[in-house]
Amino acid sequence: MSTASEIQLPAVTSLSITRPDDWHLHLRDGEALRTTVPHAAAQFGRALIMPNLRPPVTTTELAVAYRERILAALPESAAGASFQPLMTLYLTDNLPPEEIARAKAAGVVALKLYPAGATTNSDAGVTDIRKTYRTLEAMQREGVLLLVHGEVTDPAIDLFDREAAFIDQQLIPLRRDFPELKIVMEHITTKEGAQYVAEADRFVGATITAHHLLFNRNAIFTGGIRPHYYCLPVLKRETHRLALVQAATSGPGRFFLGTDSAPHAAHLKEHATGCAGCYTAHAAIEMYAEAFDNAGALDQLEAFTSFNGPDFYNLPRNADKIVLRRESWTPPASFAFGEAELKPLRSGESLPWKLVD
Ligand SMILES: NC(=O)N[C@@H](CC(=O)O)C(=O)O
Ligand SMILES: [Zn+2]
Ligand SMILES: [Zn+2]
Repeated sequence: MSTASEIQLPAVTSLSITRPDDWHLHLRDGEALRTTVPHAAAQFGRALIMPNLRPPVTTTELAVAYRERILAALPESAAGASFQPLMTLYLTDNLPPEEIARAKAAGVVALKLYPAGATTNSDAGVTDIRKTYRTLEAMQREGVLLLVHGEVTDPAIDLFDREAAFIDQQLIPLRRDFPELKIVMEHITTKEGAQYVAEADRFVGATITAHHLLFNRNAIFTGGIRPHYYCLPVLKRETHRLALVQAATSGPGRFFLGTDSAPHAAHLKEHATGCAGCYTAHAAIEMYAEAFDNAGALDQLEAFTSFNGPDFYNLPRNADKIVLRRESWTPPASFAFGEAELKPLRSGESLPWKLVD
């Protein structure tokens, strides 16, 4: 007689889930949109578009114009017709509080806090959070979310400790001053981040990327330095990856999908001072499925990819579905990126899950 644990269940070969959304996406601008927008629209119902352009998207007018350029780059497919970019503004030391009501009326759902110098195109970011307090007050009042790149910029703090230090030094005091401001800790990478969000109240959520669920920091150094695995916050050690997998697969709650797909021209990543950012939009949902499958948690995929995000943002869940099949395929070596080349994560590698058109 066999016990339940000895019975070999047949592996799931196909999955139908509510169409997911991407709550943290970099599309860039200009010619790049011809590649990045169709990739996102093929997978997601909505995507929250990051504002770190050069110059950054700091006004409602700039956000509305950017949304128009994104919509103009949509393919003429069914997915293209229904894809919805949700816009964000880039918080600066002097973004006026009066801008918040205007932004909300135009459909802007959140502001992004980049500590100045923390990451790609963050020079115009916030130098001292206290300088933004009147604007944060307006956001709390209007129900506009604050998204944070949660790393301190103090060069004396070890790169691998900057997320935990941000929680202690910035986030805890900020939450005390604005207890009803909804905050998303973007792209959490540590067990401290996961634990903080799990223990917080309903005003705090977090996005987790596919690459932080699949890889630890060894990936950056396997067989030589691998610039396409370099992003910020940087990949951490295995104990942290396991904590993120645990958080993502925990079912209904406040952890949700945010790819942080962040394209850069290949020659600027394969460089002495290579840019931070991994491009995953070409195979995002497939990589999340792989991570959940590896954890034996495919049954929790839909909550993370398609329910927790809209629930946190107070938006309706998508009405249509997507189908994923267990079928190996290989992403191309590169995509066009204006005049340059874009090398996606896992290019030339075999992936076990495929989105069915
Ligand atoms: N994640 C990254 O490594 N890079 C992002 C910026 C960001 O999200 O911090 C980018 O815009 O390239
Ligand atoms: Zn960031
Ligand atoms: Zn990002």
